[in-house]
Amino acid sequence: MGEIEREGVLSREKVEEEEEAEASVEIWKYIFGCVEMAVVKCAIELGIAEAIEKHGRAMTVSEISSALGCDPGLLKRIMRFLAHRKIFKAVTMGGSNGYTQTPLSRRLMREGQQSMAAFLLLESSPIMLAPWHSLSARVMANGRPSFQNTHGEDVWRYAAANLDHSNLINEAMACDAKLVMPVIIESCNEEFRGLKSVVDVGGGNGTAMRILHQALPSIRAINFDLPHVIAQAPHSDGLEHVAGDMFQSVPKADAAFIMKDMQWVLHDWSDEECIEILKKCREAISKENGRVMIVEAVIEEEEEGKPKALEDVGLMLDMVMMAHTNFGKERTLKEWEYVIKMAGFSSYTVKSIQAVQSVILAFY
Ligand SMILES: C[S@@+](CC[C@H](N)C(=O)[O-])C[C@H]1O[C@@H](n2cnc3c(N)ncnc32)[C@H](O)[C@@H]1O
Repeated sequence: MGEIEREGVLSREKVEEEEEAEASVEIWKYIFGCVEMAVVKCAIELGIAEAIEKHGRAMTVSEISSALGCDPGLLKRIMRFLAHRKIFKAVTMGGSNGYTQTPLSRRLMREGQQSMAAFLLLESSPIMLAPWHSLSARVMANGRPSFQNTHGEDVWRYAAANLDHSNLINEAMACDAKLVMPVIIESCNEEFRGLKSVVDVGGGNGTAMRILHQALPSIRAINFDLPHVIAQAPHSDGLEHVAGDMFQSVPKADAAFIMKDMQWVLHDWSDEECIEILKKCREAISKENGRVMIVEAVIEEEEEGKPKALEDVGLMLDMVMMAHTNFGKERTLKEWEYVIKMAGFSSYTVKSIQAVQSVILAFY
């Protein structure tokens, strides 16, 4: 063996050794993958973030445990774990340890503009966790959809018959709507200009349209969803709720703001179903300046200004769609182009925004 060849073998061996060492640590992340979700859920249910927020400054474990009625020994271990994950911040207070809020822990509060608590409670609910157990069976050729297989019907029919779960879905979706809508309104100023009416197709409890109407009151905002969702949707001045089925027809408007209005709606469905929904949206908008605004993830696409970590969220969402919907999926730009063209739209544009989703505008 020559000198160069020997050096090549040695460096390959070194790389392999490093990869082995890394794998022996990485594997634990997957073995105990559910621990983070479970402990964060525990923190939300206990109301730890609310207690610290109400206190207004750092709290010791014994202060938190007496405020919440917890066992101090167990709470101390929970707080140590959460601080290690940088969810709360550990600080020294005189002789003892205390904890303060962080931007992440504030997202665990049930109320507030940035709350993601309902989303986490939805995803960690026994109803949403159960289908994951049959993911491998789903992936087999002719495998049955996991959610339907587990609960006997698809997620929307299940929600119609279980209103507590339906409300949890609506609250979870509203968390994201509250974060994304202001970003969309700011980034898509031009796109909203001149619109008189916008319909949010599959708009849940109307959070997106309420925010749109508050920001742009000249736009008539219509929230459209299934009857059981509309029946529970809160009243808000200037917001119209309409009940129906998007596979039958969509209320007429200048734009089917499939933004948040289609936001995270199309990914629930197969290509054929998406084409059907988009055709109904196209029928609902005006021929002159009509557009459908689709707010969804575009996967496998490097988008300027979009943090890499959000791409990973898009891929996780794709797995969630596999577990929770019958034929839903996240789509690449090519896949989006296919459904948009097949639904008869003349052209489309894509705008990257600071969110998991991008804004796709499909023109009549
Ligand atoms: C993932 S949620 C998105 C909610 C909302 N767009 C948001 O992003 O906050 C999907 C919504 O589609 C609604 N939906 C499902 N099937 C529907 C149908 N056939 N017609 C109208 N809405 C439907 C569901 O009730 C649900 O509110």
